[in-house]
Amino acid sequence: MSGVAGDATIAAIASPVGRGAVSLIRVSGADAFGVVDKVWRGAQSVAEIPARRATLGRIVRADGSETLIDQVLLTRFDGPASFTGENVVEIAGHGGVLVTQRLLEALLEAGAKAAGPGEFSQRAFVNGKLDLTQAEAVMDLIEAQTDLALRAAHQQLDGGLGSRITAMQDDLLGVLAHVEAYIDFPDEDIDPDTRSALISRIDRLRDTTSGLLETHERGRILRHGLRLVFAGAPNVGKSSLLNVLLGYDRAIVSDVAGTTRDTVEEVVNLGGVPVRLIDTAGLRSSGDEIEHEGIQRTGKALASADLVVELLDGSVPLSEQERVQVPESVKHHLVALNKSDLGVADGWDAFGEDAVRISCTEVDGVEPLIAAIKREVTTSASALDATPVAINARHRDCLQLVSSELASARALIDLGEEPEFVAEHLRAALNAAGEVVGKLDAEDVLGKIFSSFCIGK
Ligand SMILES: Nc1nc2c(c(=O)[nH]1)N(C=O)[C@@H](CNc1ccc(C(=O)N[C@@H](CCC(=O)O)C(=O)O)cc1)CN2
Ligand SMILES: Nc1nc2c(ncn2[C@@H]2O[C@H](COP(=O)(O)OP(=O)(O)OP(=O)(O)O)[C@@H](O)[C@H]2O)c(=O)[nH]1
Ligand SMILES: [Mg+2]
Repeated sequence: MSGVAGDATIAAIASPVGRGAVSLIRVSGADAFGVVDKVWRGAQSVAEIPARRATLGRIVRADGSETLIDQVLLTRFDGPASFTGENVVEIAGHGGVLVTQRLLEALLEAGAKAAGPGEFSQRAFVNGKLDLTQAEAVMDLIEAQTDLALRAAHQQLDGGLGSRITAMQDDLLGVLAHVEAYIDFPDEDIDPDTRSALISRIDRLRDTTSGLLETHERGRILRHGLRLVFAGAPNVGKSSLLNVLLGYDRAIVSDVAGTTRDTVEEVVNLGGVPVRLIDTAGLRSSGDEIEHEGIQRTGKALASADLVVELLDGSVPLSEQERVQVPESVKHHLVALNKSDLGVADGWDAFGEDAVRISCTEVDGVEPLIAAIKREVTTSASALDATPVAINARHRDCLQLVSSELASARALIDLGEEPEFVAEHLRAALNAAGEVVGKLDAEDVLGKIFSSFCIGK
């Protein structure tokens, strides 16, 4: 995929195949109108139709046979005023799997090239219609599983992150220009006033950077879900609890201890926060090879958990139960005592209000447990209103580099080092900030990002 403006005209099915009443095919490229004209039969040619007006006509094969494929609505967008910035034609067909496939084939026969994954968005990016954070937001939007995640994606698509980075680049450029001015006059040292002014400008930039970095945790949770792990001894009811929270029988439940082997994951929406519920194999020492592997996986799930719900069987005395070793990295830990329908055995009073009593079979006490989970969850993912930004892992990597380069630049100014050395770090910081929005020439980086998109995007 080269993705350079003015390249071949590309075509792809933009709607899910076979599931809609209407399917959408997009064609983009300098010769999009000419290519589509070969298969379009209407009162006017594509170039004569008023731009952006859906027009009824027919699509036929391009092999000269005039074989009818579908009656369609066609819309023309004149570059640069289009999604990709190129000439674009959209064809809305009847939505069947075969019809849609034949429409695309006719366009390929007419000279279009099948678009690769993300190629439309990549062209929009190359033509300056979207910066990289906005292109990524398109994907976040498609994959969003809750309204809160959707809102974060829309904010990023609206340039919420891009505009902050651009402002940061402007500031950085100002500081760099200032420092570079000294390079041209080697006899002049940076005077103390200028030095302290530069330092405070750099410090402000570092504050902005760390403010953005702090939004990564929220971004990770909104994109991938907060990781909630159910852990406990075999048979305490972890899989039962998963099923109760999901509202359907996702995991196998049985009175055989050691039923769950592999971890089972499903995402639910808790107060707008996507929560990935992870059911695990019950913890005990086991000679069974497969169960042992399952328990290893439980360990891994615990290590990457945001919240652990430790499940215990409240109908069995506390002294007879193994507690879960919750790793220190886990920020939130709740205890739930299951099987309350069987009564409460000795020793559990010690937990008092710290443990929620539930019954999975009677579906009792589940609401208070959900409320307790929600309280933990919102502290992890809230504050989207205060800073409407939620950066992803790629942004975080770039910004960490910005941060460390700024720290180096500041340290060198403090030491009274030559401006050349200071400028070098500022330039590195500027490049790293540029990478966030896609001001980079490394084609491979772009290819990697856009190829994770779906075809037709
Ligand atoms: N039919 C259709 N629906 C769609 C899309 C599409 O490509 N086609 N989109 C694809 O993701 C999204 C909408 N995104 C779009 C963004 C910009 C332009 C566009 O034509 N921009 C021009 C003109 C702007 C204007 O009229 O205000 C431009 O930016 O110059 C079109 C779609 C969602 N719905
Ligand atoms: N009486 C009673 N039985 C329950 C309750 N919750 C689960 N059980 C029963 O306890 C047994 C074990 O339940 P599971 O959900 O499979 O337990 P688990 O913790 O997933 O067990 P492993 O996968 O083996 O680690 C099943 O027979 C369930 O029906 C409850 O609230 N009350
Ligand atoms: Mg289980």
